[in-house]
Amino acid sequence: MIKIGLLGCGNVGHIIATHAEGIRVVAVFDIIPGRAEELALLCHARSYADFDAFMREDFSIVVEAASVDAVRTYGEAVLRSGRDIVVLSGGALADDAFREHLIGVAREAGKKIRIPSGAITGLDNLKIGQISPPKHLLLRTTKPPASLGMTAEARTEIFKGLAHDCIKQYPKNINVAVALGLAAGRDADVELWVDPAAERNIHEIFVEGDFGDIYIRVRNVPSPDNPATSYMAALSILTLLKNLENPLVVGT
Ligand SMILES: NC(=O)C1=CN([C@@H]2O[C@H](COP(=O)(O)OP(=O)(O)OC[C@H]3O[C@@H](n4cnc5c(N)ncnc54)[C@H](O)[C@@H]3O)[C@@H](O)[C@H]2O)C=CC1
Ligand SMILES: O=C([O-])CC(=O)C(=O)O
Repeated sequence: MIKIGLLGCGNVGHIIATHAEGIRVVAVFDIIPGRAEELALLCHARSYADFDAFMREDFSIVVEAASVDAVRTYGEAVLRSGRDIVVLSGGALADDAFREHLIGVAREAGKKIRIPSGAITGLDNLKIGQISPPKHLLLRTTKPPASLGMTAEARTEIFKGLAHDCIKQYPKNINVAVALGLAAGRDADVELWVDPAAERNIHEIFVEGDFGDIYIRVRNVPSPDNPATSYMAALSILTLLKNLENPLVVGT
């Protein structure tokens, strides 16, 4: 059974630790010690408020469900310790210098940085963009005001530009745009909308290339404990972990 260390004991951390199938969460770490303690009790793991002590535990993979800052702070140490890392806050990799450095560390260590599909679908075959770059790649995200931690009277565009700029302003809301760009091999254009009439986190993906064109619309149910995060993001990590040792690999 794969043993994992969980970095981040919030909304997604709870779903992973309490729904894990075929994996064992042996240690949990959070910058807020009470959160780690509470989750450790729920999943019979050991809790840590100190990262170095957490890393001395016996697990082979770290699952990050914390923040862009957490990836920047701990990503390298995880890989150098000889563990793979699953990165949900993939927005951290929008910074070219940091991403190339982290990939270099992973290569040296012979370890992997795994970015789950998170709150969107379609990343598998968007990787064809690495061979045949898309002419057009746009993510239009619409969220209810509560998901963005703001109020709004009417549907309003609050950001239009490139993913690597959007993630700086909305690090808790648009990690998906960075994952999209990493898959397709070019920075995605982003439109971020707040809409008081929206009840779901909606991601619309528009792609055009030599292959033809794609339109995907994902209408995600917000997580009950954190409306910024779609429930699908937690399911995506659980699925990635369930398939880690499966000899049958489906999707590009
Ligand atoms: N790629 C994707 O599709 C998606 C990515 N996300 C990202 O996943 C992450 C987790 O989401 P949720 O569980 O809903 O967030 P949350 O806010 O409910 O939980 C995050 C937990 O991580 C802890 N944390 C934050 N920074 C930390 C640090 N530097 N060191 C240690 N602990 C730290 C917090 O104290 C909190 O307990 C967020 O960064 C979110 O933006 C969320 C949804 C989709
Ligand atoms: O959960 C979502 O809908 C997307 C999200 O927050 C992110 O990508 O950071």
